[in-house]
Amino acid sequence: MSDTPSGEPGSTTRRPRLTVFSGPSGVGKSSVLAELRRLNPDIFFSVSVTTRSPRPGEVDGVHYHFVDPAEFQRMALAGELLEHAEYAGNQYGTPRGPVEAALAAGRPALLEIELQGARQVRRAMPEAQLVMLLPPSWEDLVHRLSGRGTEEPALVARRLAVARQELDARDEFDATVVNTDVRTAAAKLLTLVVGPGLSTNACS
Ligand SMILES: Nc1nc2c(ncn2[C@@H]2O[C@H](COP(=O)(O)OP(=O)(O)O)[C@@H](O)[C@H]2O)c(=O)[nH]1
Ligand SMILES: Nc1ncnc2c1ncn2[C@@H]1O[C@H](COP(=O)(O)OP(=O)(O)O)[C@@H](O)[C@H]1O
Repeated sequence: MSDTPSGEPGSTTRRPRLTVFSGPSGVGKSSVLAELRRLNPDIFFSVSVTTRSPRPGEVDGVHYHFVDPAEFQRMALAGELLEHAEYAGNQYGTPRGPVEAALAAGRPALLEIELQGARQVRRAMPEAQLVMLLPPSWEDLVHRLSGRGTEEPALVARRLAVARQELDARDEFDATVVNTDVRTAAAKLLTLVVGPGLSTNACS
């Protein structure tokens, strides 16, 4: 049996790869993805819908599609979301159509989503690869999240509580990348997104 990333025995054509990129709030996902975008503009980056309020500098349709809870619920019920989850009091979801169109057009696609969503994608699309971004240490994570200054202290605490659960689930992921340095982490992620098939925890 040939070793095919698509998981289809005997298949010779490589299907474009869907990568789920997760990690605790403040670990540096946005920073690493900005660098990845610079390294490879061909990758399709999904833009999620969320009921969270925009942060200063966030642009509707670029960082997120910002919607109200009624519109979010409509999209979920209509089957327009590939996955969706609640995180720290807000709803987040991946619009299905653009991801399917990118994969059909042969582009590797990347979803930056949290753990519950990652699990939903794994169930719906077992061929997807799951990558988790890790902090060098717990102290680094606390420092980065607090230092970003985008959340009130109570919300930082809430995100750190969720972060513990997310880090505890790292073994569910196909690979982990430690974000000590943004450029190094982005280069490792690039090989996972566009490179050959991987084995378990290849980039720890
Ligand atoms: N399930 C799911 N999670 C998402 C989606 N979009 C973003 N997230 C996750 O929601 C969490 C909160 O995102 P955000 O409010 O932007 O905060 P940040 O990650 O701290 O910058 C992060 O873990 C994101 O990865 C989505 O479409 N679906
Ligand atoms: N490798 C790194 N070293 C030091 N600080 C970092 C690193 N990566 C990201 N940061 C900083 O940590 C904070 C959180 O990063 P961000 O990309 O917003 O995380 P996330 O998207 O995972 O919530 C930001 O202030 C960012 O500048």
